[in-house]
Amino acid sequence: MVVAVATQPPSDAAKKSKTKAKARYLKKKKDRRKQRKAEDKHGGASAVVPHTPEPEANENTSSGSENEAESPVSTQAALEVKQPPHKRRKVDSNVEQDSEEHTSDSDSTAESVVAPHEEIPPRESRAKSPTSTVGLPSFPLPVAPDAPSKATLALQGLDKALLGAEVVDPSKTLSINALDTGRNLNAVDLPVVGEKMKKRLQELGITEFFAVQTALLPFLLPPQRRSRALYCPYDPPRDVCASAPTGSGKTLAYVVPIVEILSARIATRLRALVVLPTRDLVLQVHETFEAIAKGRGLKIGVVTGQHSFAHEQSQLVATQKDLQGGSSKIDILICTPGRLMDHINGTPGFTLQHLRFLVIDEADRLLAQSFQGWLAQVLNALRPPVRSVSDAVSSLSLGSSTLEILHHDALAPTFLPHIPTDYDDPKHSSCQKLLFSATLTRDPARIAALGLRDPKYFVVQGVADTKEKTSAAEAFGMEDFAMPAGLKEHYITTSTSRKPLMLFHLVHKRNVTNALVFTKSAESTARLVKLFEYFEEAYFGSLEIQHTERRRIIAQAYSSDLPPGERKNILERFKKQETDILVCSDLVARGMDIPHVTHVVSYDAPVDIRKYVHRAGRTARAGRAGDAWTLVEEQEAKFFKDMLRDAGSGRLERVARLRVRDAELKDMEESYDIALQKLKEAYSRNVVS
Ligand SMILES: Nc1ncnc2c1ncn2[C@@H]1O[C@H](COP(=O)(O)OP(=O)(O)OP(=O)(O)O)[C@@H](O)[C@H]1O
Repeated sequence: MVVAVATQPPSDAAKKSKTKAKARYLKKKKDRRKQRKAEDKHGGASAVVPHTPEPEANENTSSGSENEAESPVSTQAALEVKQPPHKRRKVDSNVEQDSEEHTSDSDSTAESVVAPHEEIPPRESRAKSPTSTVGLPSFPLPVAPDAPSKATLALQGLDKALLGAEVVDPSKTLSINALDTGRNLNAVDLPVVGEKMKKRLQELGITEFFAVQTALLPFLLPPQRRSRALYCPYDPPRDVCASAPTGSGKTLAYVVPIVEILSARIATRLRALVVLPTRDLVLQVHETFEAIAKGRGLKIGVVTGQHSFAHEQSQLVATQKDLQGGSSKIDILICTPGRLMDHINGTPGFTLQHLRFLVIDEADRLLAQSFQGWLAQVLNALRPPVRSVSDAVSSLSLGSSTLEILHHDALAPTFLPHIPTDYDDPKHSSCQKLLFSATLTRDPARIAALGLRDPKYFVVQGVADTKEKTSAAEAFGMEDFAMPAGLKEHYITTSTSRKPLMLFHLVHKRNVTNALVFTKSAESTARLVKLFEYFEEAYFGSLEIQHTERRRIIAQAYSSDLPPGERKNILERFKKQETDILVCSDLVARGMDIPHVTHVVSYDAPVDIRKYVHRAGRTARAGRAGDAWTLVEEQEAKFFKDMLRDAGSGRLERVARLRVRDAELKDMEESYDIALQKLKEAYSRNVVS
């Protein structure tokens, strides 16, 4: 654009003014020459040089070659007056500075000597065309703004409700009798948990509520009786998302309210559905429900695919007819998503229309995997089939099959045919969705897929857990996952070939027993257990060890490769502490609650931070202490450290590196070599599957 202005042919007026200026200039030049000649004639080199007026000197800047031919004095004069920045500033700013406008006359004269055909000078020294918009300020140079902080970026696009999350201090506990303190209760209001529930909790050894429970129970169990109703089509409850560390008591935070509210029911309908990612977790949560609901008359069922489909159907529904209102034999169903789909699609009389609670535990895991599009199907089953108004009216007047819909008394209010009235208040499903995880997703798209109703977020995270200058809510937005307070984290860097030896070192020299050892696959669990057995055999056969007090360690494999019955037995043995170590795949990385586990070893380093958090969280549960160890192969070390660093909260600094000296491994090396040799032979004979 600047170039275009400089090369524009001057207007007629400009041309005239240029010609006049040039004539003046040439005349003066001629005069000077004459004067010099006259001086030379009189031998007067020392004669006084007349003062060159500024505009003329300026003109000289554009005809340098002529100046060079002139006397040194005039060259000096030209140099003195060149001052392009100073002159340019005058021209550039003459719009802003009125007083300087008057100087533009001579300036424009100076500019006029720049012929259009001349070479374009550099931008700074370039003269402007008289027609150019000399008064316009120059464009500001682009300046890169400061990069937003990681916290600010993390909050971009997040659900508004998430930004307004209620942050709960993880160290907060309340006596089960103190939960109502601070509430303004009327005479008709209900306490958070009734006397029956308190009694039951005390029988189970629970005397105080953990942080997540102190926040969720008052929210899910409001004092007003109508807010605890089984159906609330005109005033449906808000949905809840809770993020709290592993082992912080999330299960009781939903089991207690569900049992409290459903205990008021008269007829059995399916009113609570709990979805979990694995069969083992379904059985564990079932045990908790049975324990808490004891004596309340609620019927609790599970479907996991462990039994035949027909058997499960007979447990679920009373009549296998396609009844509009369903025919449930249970009040609460705990299930895996796959089997739930089978029953939604294949069990007549099975319906979700009466649901008061839909719990999605380990929500980030369940939402990350489609499981036959289970979520869309469940959400669909909560809504009544779309029927036009005319259909509803005609169903009133017509007999036969359509009337059957109206006569069936088990329809949930939202599913009853809509009869238009003058005052039409839309009815909503009474189902309250409750989402739980230690690593709850912040992905807005995943959350949106749930169609949450005015969701309330609870985040159990201490400010101490978070990075400097970052609030707990921001940390939550940054997927800065909180860890249990009693957890100590360590890692060991090792070569691949010595990794099993490091594990044996931890077991025998650092008392890492009552441990869960995680490998990357079901197949590697079996191989590691076999190697462990061969090592124990060789090590305890050696002379040195026979005189010590050390005992042989028993390890067992636990993975999805095993049949369900065998898995159950292995878990029982471990829970009874008949085995010392359970070598497992990530099947039990989430949710499994085995109180006596004091150590977790990631034999194969976890590939993402969520996996790390859930594996480590199998220990240090319910306020206890525990140690998490990670064996990191040398080539994985950078990735592992980067993963921890990116996780925030100074996670990397909290994971201590343990250096094991060669001397500490010496007495095990021979047995290790023997074990490796035996394993090789066993594989070549196909002994290990
Ligand atoms: N108020 C309480 N008092 C004593 N023990 C409790 C209390 N609440 C929960 N527990 C115990 O704490 C342990 C961990 O609870 P839970 O399994 O619910 O944790 P979680 O938060 O679901 O963990 P994860 O994220 O790993 O699934 C369980 O053994 C449970 O019985």
